[in-house]
Amino acid sequence: MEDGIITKGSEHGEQETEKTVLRPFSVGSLPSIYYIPDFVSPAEQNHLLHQVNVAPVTKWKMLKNRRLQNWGGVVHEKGLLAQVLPPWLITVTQRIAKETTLFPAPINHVLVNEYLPGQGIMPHQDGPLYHPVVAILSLGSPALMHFTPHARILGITQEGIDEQQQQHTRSQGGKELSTFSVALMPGSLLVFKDSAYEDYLHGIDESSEHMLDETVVNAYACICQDDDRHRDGLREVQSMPAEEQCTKGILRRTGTRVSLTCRHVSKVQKNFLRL
Ligand SMILES: O=C(O)CCC(=O)C(=O)O
Ligand SMILES: [Fe+2]
Repeated sequence: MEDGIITKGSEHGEQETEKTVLRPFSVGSLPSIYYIPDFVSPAEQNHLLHQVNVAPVTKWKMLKNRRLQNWGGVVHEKGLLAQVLPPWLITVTQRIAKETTLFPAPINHVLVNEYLPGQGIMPHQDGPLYHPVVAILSLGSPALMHFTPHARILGITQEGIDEQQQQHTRSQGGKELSTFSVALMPGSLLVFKDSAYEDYLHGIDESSEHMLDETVVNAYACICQDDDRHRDGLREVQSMPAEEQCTKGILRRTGTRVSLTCRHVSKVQKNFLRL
């Protein structure tokens, strides 16, 4: 995506910009989910990975199935206890906000998630404090993100979820809700809002191989050595190690994936003592 093509204008103007600038990157059947391949170059990826890796060890929070760095401050129910982002995150988040036009104000919160092959993140919905737009920059190694309709939307109880999720498509009030997946290749930016944000859970399976089945809305983005249809669009991603390319419809995760989850929190709590 080219730099400098977007100007911020009225709300109407922004909607127009979303339509014209982001439309080519729209994936799947929901209106507001965009996949932008090669948003950052391999050199930029290396730069960002370097910045993540030189952060103090204490910056990492160890979780059961991944580790995490939190930048921008603590998200508290009364608002963000804000901390200024470091320069390397200001640069990349300003570019994301400018080129997507979807954020109402500067991105002020970034989570860095690191996944080893076989690690993932449970299906979840992002917290209520965030403005409901998220941009996820993927670095290093690919993964497949699943979107599943929220139980609330399906009108079912927790007990019913297992049975419900075995089927791909549900109809609720005339609205078709399907599970779908997005392949997140290194260097790509995934942006979603509206229904994808509010009506769906998103997550990454704890698996080192992901099936690229018919639910994947951007299978063209993956390098499939055995699939002629995919070859042309994929030449540019040759910087990926060969063993991470997909074969026979399977996306293999052999390296560490790092993602930057970029969001805006409107409610900022500047005076910590007042909490
Ligand atoms: O790592 C990712 O791609 C997703 C992270 C995520 O969903 C989150 O931090 O809320
Ligand atoms: Fe999330």
